[in-house]
Amino acid sequence: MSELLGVAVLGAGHMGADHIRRLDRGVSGARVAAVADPDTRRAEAAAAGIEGVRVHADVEAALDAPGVGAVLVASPGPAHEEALLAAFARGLPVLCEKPMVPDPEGALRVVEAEARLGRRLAQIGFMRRYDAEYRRLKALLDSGRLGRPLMLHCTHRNVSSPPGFTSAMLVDSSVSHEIDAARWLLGQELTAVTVLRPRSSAAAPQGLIDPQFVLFESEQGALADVEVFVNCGFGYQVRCEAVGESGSARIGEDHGMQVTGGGDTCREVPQDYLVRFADAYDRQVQDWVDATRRGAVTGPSAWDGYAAAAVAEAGVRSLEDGRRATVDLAPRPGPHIA
Ligand SMILES: NC(=O)C1=CN([C@@H]2O[C@H](COP(=O)(O)OP(=O)(O)OC[C@H]3O[C@@H](n4cnc5c(N)ncnc54)[C@H](O)[C@@H]3O)[C@@H](O)[C@H]2O)C=CC1
Ligand SMILES: O=C1[C@@H](O)[C@H](O)[C@@H](O)[C@H](O)[C@H]1O
Repeated sequence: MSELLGVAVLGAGHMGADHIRRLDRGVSGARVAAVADPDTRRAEAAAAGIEGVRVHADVEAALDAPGVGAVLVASPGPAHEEALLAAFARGLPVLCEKPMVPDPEGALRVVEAEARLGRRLAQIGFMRRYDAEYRRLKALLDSGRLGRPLMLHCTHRNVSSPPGFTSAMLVDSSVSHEIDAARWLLGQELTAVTVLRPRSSAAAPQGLIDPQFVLFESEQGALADVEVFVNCGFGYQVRCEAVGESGSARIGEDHGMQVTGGGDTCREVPQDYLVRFADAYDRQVQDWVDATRRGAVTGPSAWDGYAAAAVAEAGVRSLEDGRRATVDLAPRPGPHIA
């Protein structure tokens, strides 16, 4: 396998630029063949110095650029459905950032389009599945050492939210990671959601309901709670404690260097996801490149993307009135390819 996988990257913002750098210098076996962003200056800045890359304002032009064999979608969530369907139409494997498609109807259209092809093409960017600590927790739960899982206690804090971030996005963008992690760790679907609103922080932009407290119920009766606080101001903190019938395990405490001096010991706190999950993004993209080059598709599937959207939609309903909302999950299209 000597030929590099030519990747078209759609969206050259925070994540897109980071993935472009990763594909160019962080992983092996791939090269950036094209970049599309309506803001072509952003695309050009992200692609600067990379040999042979073409920059486009238009997604279709990037997908049709010479040498493109796969697609990495890093545009905003509402643009993902069109991008995924355009990639499917060309038979191109895709790594699509979360949320796969924020609304469940659109997400289901993607699942159905892939099912019609009869083979997987999409991997969804739920990178926590590639994080070393999450993987250890998953292995521990699967080993049965903690007994049957009863509860997950999760924390998800960002220093500040980007412009335009809405109250619904705390659930369907930020908490989409916990939705996927809970489904994956428990090996169960989530069936109901309740979202409570503590008083909003004075640091939250006007009108943003931040923090929120989210409670998920699973099909076998486990509960997962999530504190999501996207303008906490003090650091990027992602924690998860699993409590089983015979033990508990906690991850997410020890990130950042411990510094001792002047009679004090303190620990640095990462300020964003690009630092906290750097290794997970690298592993996710390397796995995707490796699988694509051998003609396989692995990792979180379009069904996982759809299920996360369906759970988040129930959460957004509950956010309106604080009442428990049940998850409407469509039957999985068969044959099961996802
Ligand atoms: N896995 C993770 O931890 C993270 C994932 N994300 C996800 O990555 C995606 C992008 O987020 P950010 O980079 O933070 O946003 P951003 O706003 O920094 O960048 C988005 C870029 O996409 C461009 N764009 C808009 N419409 C487009 C279209 N139709 N086709 C191509 N490009 C288009 C914009 O001009 C902008 O340059 C989102 O889905 C977001 O949820 C974001 C942060 C972390
Ligand atoms: O995916 C991400 C962002 O889109 C989201 O806005 C943040 O809250 C998350 O921490 C980050 O991982």
